[in-house]
Amino acid sequence: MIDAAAPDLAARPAPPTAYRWLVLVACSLAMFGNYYVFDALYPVTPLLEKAFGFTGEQIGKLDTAYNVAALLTLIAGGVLIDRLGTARSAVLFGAVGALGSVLIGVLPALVPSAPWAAMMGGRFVLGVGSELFIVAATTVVGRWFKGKEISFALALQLLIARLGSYAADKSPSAAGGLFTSWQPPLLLAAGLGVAWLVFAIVYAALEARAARRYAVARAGATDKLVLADLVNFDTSYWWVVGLCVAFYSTIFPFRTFANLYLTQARGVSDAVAGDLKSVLPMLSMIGMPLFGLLADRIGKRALLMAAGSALLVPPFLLLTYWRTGVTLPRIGLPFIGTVLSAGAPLDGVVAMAMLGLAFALVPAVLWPAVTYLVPEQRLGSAYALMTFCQQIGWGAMSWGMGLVKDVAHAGADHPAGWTPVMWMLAALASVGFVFSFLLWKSERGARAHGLESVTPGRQAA
Ligand SMILES: N[C@@H](Cc1c[nH]cn1)C(=O)NCC(=O)O
Repeated sequence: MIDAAAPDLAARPAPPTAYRWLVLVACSLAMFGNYYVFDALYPVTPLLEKAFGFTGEQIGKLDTAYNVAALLTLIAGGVLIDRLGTARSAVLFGAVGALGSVLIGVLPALVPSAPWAAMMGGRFVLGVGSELFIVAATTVVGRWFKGKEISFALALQLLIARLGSYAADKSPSAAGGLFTSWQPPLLLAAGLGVAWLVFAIVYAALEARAARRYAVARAGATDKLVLADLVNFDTSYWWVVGLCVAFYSTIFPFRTFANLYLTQARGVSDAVAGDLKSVLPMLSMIGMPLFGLLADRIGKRALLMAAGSALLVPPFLLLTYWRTGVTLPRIGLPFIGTVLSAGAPLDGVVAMAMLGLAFALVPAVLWPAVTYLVPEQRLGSAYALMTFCQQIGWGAMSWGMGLVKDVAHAGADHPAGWTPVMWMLAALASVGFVFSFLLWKSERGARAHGLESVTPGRQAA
C-alpha cells in the first residue's frame, strides 16, 4: 500500500538491496530473542520441580497460558497491526514480550507464596506479545521481499529464530554455572527479551528512515482473522491445517517436557538432556533451507510432508523401548563447541535426529504450501486461522501431557510412568501422518493445487 501522505513518493528511489537485507537482519535478530525467551523455560523445569514442587500439569499449563493469550490476541491483533502498521506493532508487541520475559524471571521470587500463579502471569503476558510479534515480523518479510527472494528470506528468518531455540536448549551446558537455581537462567532470558525489544526498535527506525527517503510500501494486508473466510477454504487447506495442528501439538509439547523426560526416564544429566534436545533446532536450521530448495526443485510437497510426518512417529517409541547400551563420547565441532556432551545414549541420539529431520522437513514445506492453496489476498487470514488452530491443539496437548504424566506418576523414581505420555505423542504424530496422506491423495486428484508439481497448477479460487 502506498502512503498517500507522501505525494513525492513516485519520485523517490527504490530502497537499495542491502537496505532490504538490513531490515530482515533486524527483524530476525528480534525473532532470535523471541524464540530464546519462549524456549528458555524448559531447561529450567527440573529446577522448578525441585524448588517449588511444580507438577507435570502445572508445567504443561505454563504452555497453555501462553497459548490462551496467543488465541485471544490472534483474533484482535491482526486488526491492530493493520491500524498501527508493522513498525509500531513490532515495537508494541516486542515491549509486551520483553515485559513478559522479565515477569517470568522476577515474579516467582517476588511472590514466593504463589510461584506458579506468578509464572503463569508472566507466560500469559509473553503469549500476548510473542505470537503477534511473529505475525508482524512475517508480514515485514512479505512486504519487503514480495516478488523477490521471499522463500529464502522467510527460511533465513526462521533459521535465525531457531538459533534462539538452539541457544536456549544448549544453555544448561553452555552456561552451566547459571543452572544452580531456577532464577539466573530466566534472568538471562529476560536480558534477551530486552534485546528482542531493542532489535524491534532498530527495525522500526529502519522503516521510519526508509519512509522518509525511499519509495516503500506501507504495512499492507496482515494476518488478520476474517471470520467469513473460515468456511470458504478448499479441502486441501484443511488437510494442511490438520497436519499443522497434529505436527506442532506433538513437537512443541514434547519439547516442553523433553528435559524432564530425558533426565527422569533416560537418566541422562541436565547437560546431556539439553544437548539431545538441541539436536531438533540444529537439524531444523540445517535442513529447512535445503528441503525448501528441494521442494522448489522437485515439487512433491504433499509427499515431502507425508515423509516428514511419518518420520515423527517412530522416535517416541524408540525412545521408550530401544536401548543399545552404547553411550557416545563428547562430540564437538570447530566454532560451535560441544554438540553432544559425553554420555549421550546412541539410541537417544538416533531418535532425536529423526525428530530433528521431521522438524526441518515439515515446516520447510508446510508454511509455503499455504500460498498454493489460497488466493494471495486471503493468505493473511489463512495463516492466522492455521496459527489459531495450532495454538488450540498445542495448548490442549501440553495440558493433557502434564495430566497424564501426573496420573501415571512419571518421575525419576518411576520412569515407566512416562510410557503412556510417549504413546500419546506417537498417536498424535500418527494423526498428522493421516492428514498428510489425505492431502497427498487430494493433490493427486482433479482438484489439485499444484503442490506436487514444480510450479503452481490450478490457481486457488
Ligand atoms: N507460532 C510459532 C510458535 C513458536 C515457536 N517459538 C515461539 N513461538 C510457530 O509455529 N512457528 C513455526 C516454527 O516452525 O517454528
